[in-house]
Amino acid sequence: MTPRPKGMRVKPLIGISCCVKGFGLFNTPNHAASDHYVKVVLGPVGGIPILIPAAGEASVPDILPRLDGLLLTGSRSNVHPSNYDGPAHAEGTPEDPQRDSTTLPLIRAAIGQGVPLLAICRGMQELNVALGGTLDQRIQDLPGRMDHSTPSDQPIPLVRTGKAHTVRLAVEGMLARLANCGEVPVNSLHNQGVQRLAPRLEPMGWAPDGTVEAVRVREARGFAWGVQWHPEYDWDRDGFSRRIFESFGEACADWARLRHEQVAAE
Ligand SMILES: N[C@@H](CCC(=O)NCCCC(=O)O)C(=O)O
Repeated sequence: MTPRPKGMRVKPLIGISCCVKGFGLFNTPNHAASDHYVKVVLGPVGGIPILIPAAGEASVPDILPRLDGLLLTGSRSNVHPSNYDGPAHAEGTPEDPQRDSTTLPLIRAAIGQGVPLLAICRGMQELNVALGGTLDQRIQDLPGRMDHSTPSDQPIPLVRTGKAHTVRLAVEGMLARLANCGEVPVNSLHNQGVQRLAPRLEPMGWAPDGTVEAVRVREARGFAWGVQWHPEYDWDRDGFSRRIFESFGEACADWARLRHEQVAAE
């Protein structure tokens, strides 16, 4: 492979985690990720999107070395409590064990190898569980806590882009630097949230009720952040959302360059 000239940006290949969802007349299981994630990779991340099927742990060693970044998506489904020794979910709570069996080992491997990752909503919950944390299953039922769930009285586009509460950002943290202030308004579409934070995670932001809203992996070899809200819904009009994806994209492009240089040297 010919080495690229120094300073040239290599377009990173970004893996997007899929859910397993039933489609069509026969509810056939399909591997799916929302178009918002594809668009955000093509847009502010500046990468090439590629969907990662929920094909289980055995697929991880084949897939990860080919990626320059990992985008862990949000989903209506929830991490199965057996992954964090939690109580069974309330009846009717959506689950996706095939996704869990892919994303949890994928996250651990990505962090181990230094592949940049950005984890959104369910993705951030997976990041916490993958590293040994636990989840609250219905924050809205806990005393003194807010309702973080999707408002049912508003049209969908509005709940996705509307701001539901503020997040206080860690002083002089990386998110505060991106926001250029200490507090940002965010959307909110989740029931679950961090209960016990994984030992390697450092909080970077909190909702007014103390819910951890943003994290980074301590001493990570590369970019490894999670946010509990959804910047993918408003990056085209919200500078802070866009800068989160641009920062992730820069880290992925650096990783891609490194990978290409290594291959060229072999
Ligand atoms: N199911 C989990 C995670 C929440 C999440 O990722 N929501 C994405 C919703 C996407 C949308 O409806 O637009 C929880 O409830 O905490």
